[in-house]
Amino acid sequence: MGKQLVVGALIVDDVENPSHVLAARRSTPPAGKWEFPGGKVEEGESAQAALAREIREELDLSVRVERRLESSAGGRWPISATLEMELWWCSAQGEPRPVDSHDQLRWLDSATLGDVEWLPSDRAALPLIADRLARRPLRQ
Ligand SMILES: Nc1nc2c([nH]c(=O)n2[C@H]2C[C@H](O)[C@@H](COP(=O)(O)OP(=O)(O)OP(=O)(O)O)O2)c(=O)[nH]1
Repeated sequence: MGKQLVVGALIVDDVENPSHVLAARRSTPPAGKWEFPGGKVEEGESAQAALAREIREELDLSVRVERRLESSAGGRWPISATLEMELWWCSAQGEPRPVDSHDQLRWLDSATLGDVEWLPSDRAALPLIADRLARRPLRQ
C-alpha cells in the first residue's frame, strides 16, 4: 500500500514576481517547528482541494493552487514510514491569519529561508524553493 499524502502550500507574496514564501510555526506537536501550512489529503480528495481546505481552516485564507514543486525524485518528499509530502506553489487573496494550528507566521526570501527551525522532512526541499524565489517568475 502507498503512503498517505500530505500537501504543503508554498504561498507566495506576489504571483507575478514572487520573492517571499509563507512559513508557519506549529502550535500542535511537534509544536515550535516550522512548516508549510497544509495537511493530510483525505480519501477521494485531490491534492488541490486538500490544500484549499487546509489553508482555509488554518489561515482563514483562500488560495489559488498554481503548480507543484518538482524535484529529481518525482516531487514527493518522505516524512515517515506512512507519510509522504508534495509541495504546491500557491497564490493568495488577502492576509493570512493563524487560526489555531499555528502561532506565528513569517514571510521568508531565498536568503532567510533557512533561518527558522523547519520540520526535518522539509529541509531537503529548501534549496529548490530558495532557487525559485531567487530566479522568479512562477508562471511560465
Ligand atoms: N502541513 C505540513 N505537514 C508537514 C510538513 N512537513 C512535515 O513533515 N509534515 C508532517 C507533520 C505531520 O506529521 C503531517 C501533517 O499532518 P497534520 O497533523 O499537520 O495534518 P492534518 O491536520 O491533516 O492531520 P490530522 O491531525 O487531522 O491527522 O506531515 C509541512 O511542511 N507541512
